[in-house]
Amino acid sequence: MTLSVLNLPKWKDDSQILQKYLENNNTQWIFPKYMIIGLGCKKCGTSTLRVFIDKVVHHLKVEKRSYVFKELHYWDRMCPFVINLTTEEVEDCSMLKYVTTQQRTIEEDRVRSSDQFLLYFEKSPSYMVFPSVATALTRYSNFLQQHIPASTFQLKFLVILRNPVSRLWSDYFHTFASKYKTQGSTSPKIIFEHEILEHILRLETIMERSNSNKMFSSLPRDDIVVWKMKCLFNLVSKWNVNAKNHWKQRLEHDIVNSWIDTFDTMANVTVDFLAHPLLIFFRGCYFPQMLMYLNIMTGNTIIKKKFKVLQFETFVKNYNTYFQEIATWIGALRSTATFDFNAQLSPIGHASGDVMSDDVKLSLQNYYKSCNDGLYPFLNQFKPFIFFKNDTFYPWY
Ligand SMILES: Nc1ncnc2c1ncn2[C@@H]1O[C@H](COP(=O)(O)OS(=O)(=O)O)[C@@H](OP(=O)(O)O)[C@H]1O
Repeated sequence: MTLSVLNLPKWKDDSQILQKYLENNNTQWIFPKYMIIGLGCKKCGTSTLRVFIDKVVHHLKVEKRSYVFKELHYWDRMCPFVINLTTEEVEDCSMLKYVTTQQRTIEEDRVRSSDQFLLYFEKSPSYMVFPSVATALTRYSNFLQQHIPASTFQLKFLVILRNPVSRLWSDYFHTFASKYKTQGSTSPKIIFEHEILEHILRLETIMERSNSNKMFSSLPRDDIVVWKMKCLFNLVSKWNVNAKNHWKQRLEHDIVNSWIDTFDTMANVTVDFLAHPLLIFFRGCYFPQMLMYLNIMTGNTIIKKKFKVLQFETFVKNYNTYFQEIATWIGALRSTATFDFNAQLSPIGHASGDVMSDDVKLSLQNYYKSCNDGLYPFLNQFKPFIFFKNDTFYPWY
């Protein structure tokens, strides 16, 4: 997919500055050999994944040359966030500043220092949803791959995806439980379920209302977002893995544009849109997000295995099977030693405790089917490159 036809967020082009830096790299080279960025998703086990990687580097005794960061939120929060992502430039962010921020964090820690680090790992679970982050990171990935030999530096991405129904429940619990508890005697579970069913009903009826004599522009802003979601769901339902290539590409382009447009509109709903229920729902629509990243990235990046996807449920069931492959992929030395990660990363149950009722679960499953139906065949197309071991992405329901 060519970038120019996509309605992508503007990004200030600093490739010349970066190129200059790369040409004068002898004096102050600040890039590690491998930089891994965990893109998300939120409430998909990203913290466990971080701990896992930390343990891998310790186990392989490369911890002095590796740094596993806490969430830096460089690309989603530290970069000045402009409201209209598609018309204004995000001016003050760059890959150089990102690496400098990482370096400063290490210096503040004052524990470790190394001439050239082997590995940096950072995850911030919202990177995945932001079109501006996707544009920036994929653009840098394409650029750096062209300009730095793989033996000097490699930028790679890691995504973990969880059943979107459990993800949503977890997000609701973490975002609202304490807030709702203070609001009255009704239990958060009942409020959550009520809100979830209301949202689904709103989505089902929104077309009717927008087709009536009420003007689209006079709809409340929240309704415009819901209407746009509905349009996105309709586009996704037309995607078919076996369709002719030119038709599929056109549709993928429309889906990505529709995601960006919906996200933009949502970002305008409220300043605190990251904690808005609409975004909590929308985050579980992984297919458009994966399309966005994988279609902007060059095919070469994918073939060179720089973008990996884990399925949460398979990963947490048996960490040990992933040890060797992940250790090699992140750039830690190959080792024949085995290690019992299961003993260290014990299974964790739902923090929410409350179990969702069956009717809410069913409604949510249908909801997420509408936006994720293409996910499994889409990801499985890249099976030899984007999964670890012999994984296949399997449907959650
Ligand atoms: N091993 C294992 N087994 C079962 N569940 C697990 C495991 N590791 C993480 N988790 C669950 O993942 C949820 C937290 O995800 P994140 O770490 O990505 O959260 S965050 O986005 O960083 O806030 C959170 O989900 P909920 O408990 O449902 O809220 C964790 O319990």
